[in-house]
Amino acid sequence: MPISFPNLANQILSPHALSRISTEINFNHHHRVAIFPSILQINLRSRSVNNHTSRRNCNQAIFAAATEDCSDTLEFESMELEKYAEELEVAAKAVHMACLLCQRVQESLLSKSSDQVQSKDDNSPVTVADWSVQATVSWVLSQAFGIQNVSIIAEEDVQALSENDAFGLLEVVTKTVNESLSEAPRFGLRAPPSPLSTSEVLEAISKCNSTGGPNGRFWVLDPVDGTLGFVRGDQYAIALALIEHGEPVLGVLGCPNYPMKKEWLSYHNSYRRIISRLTSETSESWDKGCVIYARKRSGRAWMQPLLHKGKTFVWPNSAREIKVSTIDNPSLATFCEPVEKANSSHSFTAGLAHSVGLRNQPLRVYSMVKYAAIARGDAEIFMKFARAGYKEKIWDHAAGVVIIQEAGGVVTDAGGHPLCFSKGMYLEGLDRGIIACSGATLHEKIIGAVDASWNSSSL
Ligand SMILES: Nc1ncnc2c1ncn2[C@@H]1O[C@H](COP(=O)(O)OS(=O)(=O)O)[C@@H](OP(=O)(O)O)[C@H]1O
Ligand SMILES: [Mg+2]
Ligand SMILES: [Mg+2]
Ligand SMILES: [Mg+2]
Repeated sequence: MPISFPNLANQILSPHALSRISTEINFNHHHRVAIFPSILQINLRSRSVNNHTSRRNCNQAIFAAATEDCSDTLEFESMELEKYAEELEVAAKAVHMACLLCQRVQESLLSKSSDQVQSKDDNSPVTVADWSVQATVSWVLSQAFGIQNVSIIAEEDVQALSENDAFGLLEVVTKTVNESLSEAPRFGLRAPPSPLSTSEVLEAISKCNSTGGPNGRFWVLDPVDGTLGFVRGDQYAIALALIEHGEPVLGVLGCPNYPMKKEWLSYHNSYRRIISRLTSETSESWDKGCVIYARKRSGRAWMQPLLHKGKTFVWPNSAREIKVSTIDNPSLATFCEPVEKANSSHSFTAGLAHSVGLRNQPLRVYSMVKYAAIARGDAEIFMKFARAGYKEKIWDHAAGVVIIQEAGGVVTDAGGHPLCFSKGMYLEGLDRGIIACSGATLHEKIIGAVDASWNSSSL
């Protein structure tokens, strides 16, 4: 005979608590009862408890058990809230330090023609900033969590830096790393007791030699994403994510040149001109730079403006929540894509845009700043269709994916499947390209349009 239990029904019970309560409870007088989670009723299975006193005892016992369960649940939920809290704080601080480092290097790079830009085997650029950020973030993570507990997969290696004729470059990197680490106390982090030597810097860079995979926990770092944008004085990002059991659980994106006025995002390749025009013609200040971060399953994403000179960082005081755009009408939506045609087919996305009814000009921006733009609500769609044979790397996407999802957006491959971060350094099995949207309506339309136009494309 089921007895309704209004007291419990008034409790805020999570599915977790309900499923735990629904497991049978044994009472010391051996009467077995069960609470059915969907209807919150107590089913007294033994006829012998039908007398009033026993039933009352039984109810009290169940109530006590359920109350205990509720407080367990609250504890569980607050544990979930606490989960990765320390990792997120250290990661956001490390990325923030890296942003300031990159701003200094970019300034010096642009002010004098220097040899700080090198070419890698695939002809892509790498700079003092790429190596210095990798060393700095690696050192900060190892310092915070213990070198033996930290596993990192990152883009750069030490090969070019270790060659005999690269000693001058290594010295510049070491100086840049030490300058950045000396700022650690501003962020409430520990600085090294004495400046790192060149070999300690090489060690910190080459410590990032994890191969990723489905097991355990590892960090994923792109020290400078959009290096081309960086050397051109344009947009770039520092991207750090933590992956556990193959799933990104937190993401941090440093965007040192992200303009607080979103209209200025589209002035790609002409920041220097804007800055000089602003400073000479208007009183408007060039307000830029932020760190964006999110923790998986928190349903929230946050943005902090970059720290001003001389200020101390207070976590997480200055952060404000960000959300994706609410626009779901394609004719009002803006899509972003890579600047370089070589990195994504502009003609294919132009065809897609036309067939879906997108009217705005594409926003071509270097780096994962495209993910940041969707998460902040400054654009609605990001598409990337690399040439056949190119394999996307996990560090180019992990942080951005967590951030967009927690800000309310959707990210999948062009087949509508989630990106797979558990197969090593590449996004294995990626179907054609990457589609990130502010919401499901736009996402479904784009996915449908890809299918319709894929076979007639030359990709
Ligand atoms: N051929 C090819 N196709 C596709 N993608 C490539 C290709 N080559 C490189 N990469 C990766 O693209 C990263 C930069 O992507 P972006 O979206 O910023 O492209 S763009 O610079 O705006 O054109 C860039 O990241 P960084 O090296 O960190 O800058 C690369 O990992
Ligand atoms: Mg990259
Ligand atoms: Mg990079
Ligand atoms: Mg690179």
